[in-house]
Formats: sequence, structure tokens, C-alpha cells
Amino acid sequence: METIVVKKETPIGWIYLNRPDRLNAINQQMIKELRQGIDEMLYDSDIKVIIITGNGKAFSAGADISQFKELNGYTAWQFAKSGRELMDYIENINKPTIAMINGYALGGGLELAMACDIRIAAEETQLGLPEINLGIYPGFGGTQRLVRLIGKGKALELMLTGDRISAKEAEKIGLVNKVVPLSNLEQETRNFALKLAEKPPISIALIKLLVNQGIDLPILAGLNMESLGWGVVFSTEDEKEGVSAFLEKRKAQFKGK
Ligand SMILES: CC(C)(COP(=O)(O)OP(=O)(O)OC[C@H]1O[C@@H](n2cnc3c(N)ncnc32)[C@H](O)[C@@H]1OP(=O)(O)O)[C@@H](O)C(=O)NCCC(=O)NCCSC(=O)CCO
Repeated sequence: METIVVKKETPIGWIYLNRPDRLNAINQQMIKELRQGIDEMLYDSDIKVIIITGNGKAFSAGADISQFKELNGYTAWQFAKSGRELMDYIENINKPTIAMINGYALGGGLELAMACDIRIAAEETQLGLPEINLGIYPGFGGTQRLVRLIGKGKALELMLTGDRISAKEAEKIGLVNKVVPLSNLEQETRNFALKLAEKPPISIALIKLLVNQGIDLPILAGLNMESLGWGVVFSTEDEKEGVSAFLEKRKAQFKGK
């Protein structure tokens, strides 16, 4: 693959956006290769958590603007659709994902980070959806995901102004989960991933499904899904192990069964 690098550090799967001279701008090829990289991690049962990050001085500065001049109405629609479908796919996979954000997370770069379950950013990071300054608007799911993450008022402010905000401000409004010094970014993200890797995978998959699908359902439908899901978790070996470990005062060892 030319635009990303994948590295397995069991139980963590690392995916590096790898166009550093273009600040990891997302082109059609990267969209295709990201899907392949995600699938490689998804179908490897030894990989429990996926971390997406950027090589060089940015997570990603967004969609590749140099391709925009070639787009017409139809191909622009197709490009946005393929980027947005990638983000939907990442959001809904049944393994946890972490965006490890360094430098810039702008436009499609922030939309990719928002499709991940957890965002950990270095202090120097700047985040934003500056598409409006190009005479367009966020097209990889940003208009929908940002509202759901931080609420309508602040989401509109960020999208209408196109302003960049600091990592600290992003943490304050709930856009990132954690801000750390750049020198600690990799280790803190790894530690977070290892913590998630110890949790029962079936519970993780169900929590993701309930949250991601439930948010768009009438609350009673979501609550019913939650109750029904107990029928699934209570039929797993991990539930037996978790409850036994508590009663026997030992640490549970989950197997994803
Ligand atoms: C991120 C910025 C603020 C960084 O500025 P700076 O440090 O000065 O670095 P640059 O010289 O601008 O960038 C280095 C190099 O990368 C190219 N580049 C940066 N971003 C992109 C991009 N999105 N697409 C294509 N290429 C990009 C830049 O042209 C430079 O190339 P050279 O050949 O060396 O000149 C600044 O780069 C910036 O503001 N970038 C654009 C951010 C943006 O508008 N993102 C939204 C894109 S639209 C989108 O994402 C749609 C999906 O919703």
C-alpha cells in the first residue's frame, strides 16, 4: 500500500496515514487502502484494538484539495460518498478504534478522527472543519457526527467559521477524550489501547452497536435493544468468567467467547 502503513503489535493494530509531505491529505487511493488496512486488522483475531494516526507533522489536513479541480458534480458526489462510507464503516466495526492525533486534524482528517471511538490528542494539535473557506462544507460525515459529539451550537460555530481550535478547547467541548504532551502521546495511547484490549470483546461490540445505532432510534427502541442484548452477553463464556472472577476476587481473563 502506498498511502498508509499497517503495523501489528498484538493486541494493537496500528494504521499510519502516510502522505507526510501532503500532511496526510486523504485522496481516493487512501480511502481504498484505509478500508483494506482496517479489514486486515478486523479479521485478525489477535488484534483487539485499532489505532489510527498520521506519519509526520499532521494526523491529516483533510481531503486532498489538489484533486478538487478535476471533480465535476457527479464525481464530487461519488468522492464524498466513498469518504463518508469509509467513515461509517470505521465507526461501526466491532473492534474499538482510537485516533491518535498529532499536529493537525482538519476537514476530512477530523471527520476520520470523529469516526473513531476515542480521540487522544497532543497538546499542540489544532482541530477544525475549515471546508467553508473553500466554498464547500464537510463531506465525510462531519455535519452529522460533530453535532452528535458536541451539540448543535458549538458544531455550527465550528462549521460556519471554519476556525481551528486547540486540543485543550477540543477536550473542553468533548471533541477529544484526552490531551497529552506530544512526548507522551504514543505511550498514553498505547496504554489506553491495552486497557481496552483486556475488556470482553463481545461486550465492546454490543456497546458500540447500541450507542451507534441507538442514538438514531426512538429511546424505547434503543432501550429494548439494550435489554435484548443482555440475552446475548449472558450466553457468553466471558460473562461467566467476569462474574466468577469478581466473586473469587481475581482478575478476569476474557476470551471473546
Ligand atoms: C494544515 C495547514 C494549516 C498547514 O499549514 P502549513 O504548516 O503552512 O503547511 P502547508 O505548506 O500549507 O502544507 C504542506 C504541504 O501539504 C499540502 N497540503 C496541506 N493540506 C492539504 C490538503 N488538504 N490537500 C492537499 N494538499 C494539502 C500543502 O499544499 C503543502 O504542499 P506544498 O506542495 O509543499 O505546497 C494548511 O496546509 C491547510 O490549511 N491545509 C488545508 C486544510 C483544509 O482546508 N482542509 C479541508 C480540506 S476539504 C475536506 O477535507 C473535505 C472533506 O470534508
